[in-house]
Amino acid sequence: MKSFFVTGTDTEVGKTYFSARLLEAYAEKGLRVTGYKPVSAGCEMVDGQPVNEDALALWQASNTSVSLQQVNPVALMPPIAPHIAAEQAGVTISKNQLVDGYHNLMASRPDVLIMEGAGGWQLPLGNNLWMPDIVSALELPVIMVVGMRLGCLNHAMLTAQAISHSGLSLHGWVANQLTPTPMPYYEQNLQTLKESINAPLLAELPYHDDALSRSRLVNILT
Ligand SMILES: Nc1ncnc2c1ncn2[C@@H]1O[C@H](COP(=O)(O)OP(=O)(O)OP(=O)(O)O)[C@@H](O)[C@H]1O
Ligand SMILES: C[C@H](N)[C@H](N)CCCCCC(=O)O
Ligand SMILES: [Mg+2]
Repeated sequence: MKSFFVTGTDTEVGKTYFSARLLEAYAEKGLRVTGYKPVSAGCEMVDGQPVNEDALALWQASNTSVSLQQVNPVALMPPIAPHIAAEQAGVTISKNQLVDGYHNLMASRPDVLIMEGAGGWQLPLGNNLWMPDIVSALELPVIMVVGMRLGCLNHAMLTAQAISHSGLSLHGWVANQLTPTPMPYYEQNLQTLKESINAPLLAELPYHDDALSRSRLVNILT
């Protein structure tokens, strides 16, 4: 049984894209997999239920018998910083609730559980609670998705440092291409990251090349 927390260098860098591809890859290998998006912001009402795109993608990539609500216990409507959305909705997010949400999913006996954060690493959840507090409570190893665009060097190094300062382990990182054409000097940027981040590069995710991504991803957690 393996669980990982997936963080990223920012919002919109491919955490969900990577997490869903990873779950699919392990499901194809015959493993029981589930995603967990403890807190989402940005939902549509479907049949009276708030539905978040990330949660839906992770739920669809899961193959254990879990509900969308179990995959995403805190679903906030506006696509804004979650602690602000929570305050607007009169919702208090607690550590116990999110830790319990994790154990709730573990009851479905997944071989692999992928928990996705929201935004970047240092995400406030309100009342002096932060997403890293949940990751620490669960003692999860972390995978960092680096969105390969200008500015990612600083973001990646700060994120890796913050993970390490939290006493958590950076299992590895993924270079994700966000555009059809790689960023200028992609290889040089990748090299700089390899030399600066004290954890292995697990995969290079091309832009929209799902089949290739899957075959490359299959062994990254072994
Ligand atoms: N390798 C890729 N190829 C094609 N499209 C991608 C790739 N990575 C990400 N995208 C697209 O970029 C957008 C942002 O990706 P994604 O939603 O995975 O980001 P995120 O880090 O999970 O953001 P959030 O902080 O909102 O959770 C999405 O539309 C996604 O489909
Ligand atoms: C709405 C968005 N897509 C994410 N779900 C939430 C991103 C929160 C970012 C908070 C911040 O660091 O400023
Ligand atoms: Mg996401």
